[in-house]
Amino acid sequence: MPSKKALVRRPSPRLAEGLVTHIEREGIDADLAGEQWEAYVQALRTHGWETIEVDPADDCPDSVFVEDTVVMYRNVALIARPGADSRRAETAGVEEAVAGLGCSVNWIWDPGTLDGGDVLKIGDTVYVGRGGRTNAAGVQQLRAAFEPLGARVVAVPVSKVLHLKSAVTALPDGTVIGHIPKMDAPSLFTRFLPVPEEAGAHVVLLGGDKLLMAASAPKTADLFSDLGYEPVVVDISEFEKLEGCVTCLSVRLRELYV
Ligand SMILES: NC(=O)NCCC[C@H](N)C(=O)O
Repeated sequence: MPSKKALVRRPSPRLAEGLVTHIEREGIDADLAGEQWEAYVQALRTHGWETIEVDPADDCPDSVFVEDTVVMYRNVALIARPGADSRRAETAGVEEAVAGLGCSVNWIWDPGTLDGGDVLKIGDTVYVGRGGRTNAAGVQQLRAAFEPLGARVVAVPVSKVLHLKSAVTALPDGTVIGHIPKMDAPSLFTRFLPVPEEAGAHVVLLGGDKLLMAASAPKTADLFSDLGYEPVVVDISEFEKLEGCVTCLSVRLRELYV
């Protein structure tokens, strides 16, 4: 049976100091962020996911965005090397967590940089965003790590948003969804559905027809309902102020046979 385990990481008390790159900084309500994080974790659990808390990294303001620190392919955990210096210390705790779960561990090395938010897997196709956080050496190292395991790695230019998955994710049938104004190269994706809101481009596949989505994308939620999906909506406003989205708050370990 494929596993339904997901890594999550509690927000740091320094969350408000998290990085912002493409948007204006806004104040963060730390209590509300804590409540939103708990509700997000609860939504995963309600839909059958066993959540595993990585040890908190209180000194790392962006550590709640755990997706950026590791990329899973089959049972291999590729430890990222974040493109932002202030995020480098986040990976140690994640490495410990995935090793403890029995994953094979591999690493992105200097001079490579890669953020997990730049990696979108659809079956054995692994799209990787080459943008502000992931460099060419990071893309090469991702290829070297995963192509021998059967992946086909497709590099995608990203300049308008923080990460590839800030602009595109995919539905359960593999249809890529994206908000065209935020995409550099929509034609790279063979089966593509445009969505009307930026946050509508972000879904976490909970299983079956269920899609975890942000409350900030109501028109897209309606579009997906109309296509026979079941949106599960969470409010993540405090994380969106730091350019976070529903994908970046967890790492699903779908192919870990344990
Ligand atoms: N995968 C993601 O979308 N991660 C969001 C990271 C936001 C964080 N403030 C950062 O700039 O790194």
